[in-house]
Amino acid sequence: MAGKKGTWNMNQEQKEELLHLESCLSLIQENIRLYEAREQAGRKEVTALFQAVKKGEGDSYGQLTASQNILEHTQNALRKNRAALKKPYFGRIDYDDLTYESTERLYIGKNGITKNQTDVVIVDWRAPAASIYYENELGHGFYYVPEADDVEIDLHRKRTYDISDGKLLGFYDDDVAANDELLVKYLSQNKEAVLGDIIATIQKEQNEIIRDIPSKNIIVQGVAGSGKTTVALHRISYLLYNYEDKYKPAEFCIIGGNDMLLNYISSGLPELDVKNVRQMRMDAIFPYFLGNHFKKSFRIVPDLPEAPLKSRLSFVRKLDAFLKKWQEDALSIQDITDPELGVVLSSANMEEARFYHPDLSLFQTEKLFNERLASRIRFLCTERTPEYKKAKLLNYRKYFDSSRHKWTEDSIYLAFLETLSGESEESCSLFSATIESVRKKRFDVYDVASLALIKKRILQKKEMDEFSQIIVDEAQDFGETVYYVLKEIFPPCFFTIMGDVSQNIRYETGMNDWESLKKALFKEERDSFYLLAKSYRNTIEISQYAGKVLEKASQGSYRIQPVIRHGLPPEIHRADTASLPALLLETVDAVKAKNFETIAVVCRTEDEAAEVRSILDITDADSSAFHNGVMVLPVMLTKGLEFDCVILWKPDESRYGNNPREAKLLYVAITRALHELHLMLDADPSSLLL
Ligand SMILES: Nc1ncnc2c1ncn2[C@@H]1O[C@H](COP(=O)(O)OP(=O)(O)OP(=O)(O)O)[C@@H](O)[C@H]1O
Repeated sequence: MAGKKGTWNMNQEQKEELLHLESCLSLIQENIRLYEAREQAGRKEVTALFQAVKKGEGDSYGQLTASQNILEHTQNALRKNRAALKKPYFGRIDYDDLTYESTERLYIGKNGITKNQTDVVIVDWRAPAASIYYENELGHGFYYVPEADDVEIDLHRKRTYDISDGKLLGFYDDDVAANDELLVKYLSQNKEAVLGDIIATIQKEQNEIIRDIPSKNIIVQGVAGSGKTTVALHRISYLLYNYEDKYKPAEFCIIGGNDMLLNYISSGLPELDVKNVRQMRMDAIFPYFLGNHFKKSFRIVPDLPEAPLKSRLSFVRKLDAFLKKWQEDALSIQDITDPELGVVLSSANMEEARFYHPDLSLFQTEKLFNERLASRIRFLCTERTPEYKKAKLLNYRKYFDSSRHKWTEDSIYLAFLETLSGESEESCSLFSATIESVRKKRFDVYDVASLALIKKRILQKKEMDEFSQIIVDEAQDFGETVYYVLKEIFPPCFFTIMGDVSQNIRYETGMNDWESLKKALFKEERDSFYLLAKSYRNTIEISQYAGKVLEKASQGSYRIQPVIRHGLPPEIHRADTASLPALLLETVDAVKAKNFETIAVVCRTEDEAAEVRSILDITDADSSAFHNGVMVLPVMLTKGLEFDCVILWKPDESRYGNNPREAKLLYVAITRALHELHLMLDADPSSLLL
């Protein structure tokens, strides 16, 4: 029998495993030689064909495209084999396939490896059968195959390997994939080392989200460090691998709150074999939908004072009702009667068109009505002369034509805001800042979302169907309005929404619970809500420190369950105000000496961050790129990021008061730290920390 959890198997099996690893490595080396030779030949061929195309020879363009495709394929295979050389696989499953009546032993790796280009020797982690490794327990079970029937199996063994630099360090048989020992080993490494290895330790509850079907909406509430971003990236990789015929990478769009987060996320994608996925900030996706004419003349501003009201469902629903009424008034559905031809288009005909196309904008509906009108006129003029028919068609050509009003999104929005203001004296003053700002073409994210809805309902001429999957990270930082609008403006799209209400840094506008989103927007039977409670990022000591703050941030509604990994307790460095900069320099030097790859000094505001940058003589203030070394950031910009070591600058009562709003900010700051947390103080720490 193979060794129990955590024991190193010093027996025949070990020898067999060593031999197997050797044979895999030599196959990979052979593959690399083969693909290198092919790549060289392919490059020569492409260069020659390129010259031929320039000279305009024969069918060289078609040949060039075909050769470029083959070259790309070869380069891909070469990259995968090279990557597999250090760690060809991380898991193995032995099972009887009861559906196809066979016995299988599959080695699972980050990259699928084949022999003679056809025989699978190592199975890609995204392949359907690999889900057995992550999800099934020993014994009878099933695994899911996209768009096919489940396969019935009897699982005998699940084995996890610890392989580094092509050397087998150990293997463990366990019912649970990637037992805690291996997980903790990975988590104890520095940030960079961890990224590439996660597929070996993906947990069951994470795997369920990664492999859930694409034709549904998913909301994930996960505590800080529970792997939401990680799961989102793996899900994209999984869906593109398994639904290759259905989705192209450019149909995926990742939405985040700021460029730093998007930059951080996108840096992880190539590692997972994903290229060309789109990314946009939340406040950029609506202007993108609104189009170029809009982008030229507007400015996005931070949330205006009325943002809390505008972020709520009640506001966007009122806007939608207003727009429906606007449509109805503009269309005025009544029989259209011609003095000579009689009824040319009946109200019933128009009602029917509206019934079957409820999502068309006013302009699209008018186009449809005009087309129906024209075809009815052609029919009614069958017996008439061509000139008569032509004259009638011309007469009714633009019967429905609201474009003559020259409405714009902002003019309609102003009309709506003014209607709201008319509702009561109170609401007039409630929206005055927004009205003033909109007149100057300055919009916050909720205004641009509203404008996008207006375009969708009234002014849109062509559907926008370029996205099929939208993935929102740090989703709690935005209110329901943006989700309502996103769903309406990209109707064929499915959403994966990742967030943590305890980290809502925009307390008044963002999401402090998921109820309305779950109940009102993503309420289809197949939509799912997942919870991730385990945190993989922080040491126990840091998690417990964060836990105290969390209690105050969200009454402990979603508690953290840390993976057992110990580190140093958070350390307080205290000095008087004049001496604190010197103490900071000393602390930074001390943590740098520990060879941490990423260190962040986290400040309450951007102004303080600028101050600290000058203390540390750091000049890359406006760079939105996440990088190794020391970064100084205001807490708002640290959302979604993580660092080996975090140094908190002055987390005292004046900066983080004892209220849920500031508790959430402090919770975010603390939970950015993987291994060490330091606090620099010239006063007593915030009571949130006591
Ligand atoms: N199954 C896993 N095995 C190993 N490491 C993991 C696993 N899941 C997550 N991690 C690691 O835990 C850390 C946190 O993951 P991630 O940033 O995805 O969490 P998050 O939920 O998005 O966090 P936050 O909400 O705080 O931004 C990362 O270093 C990630 O690599």
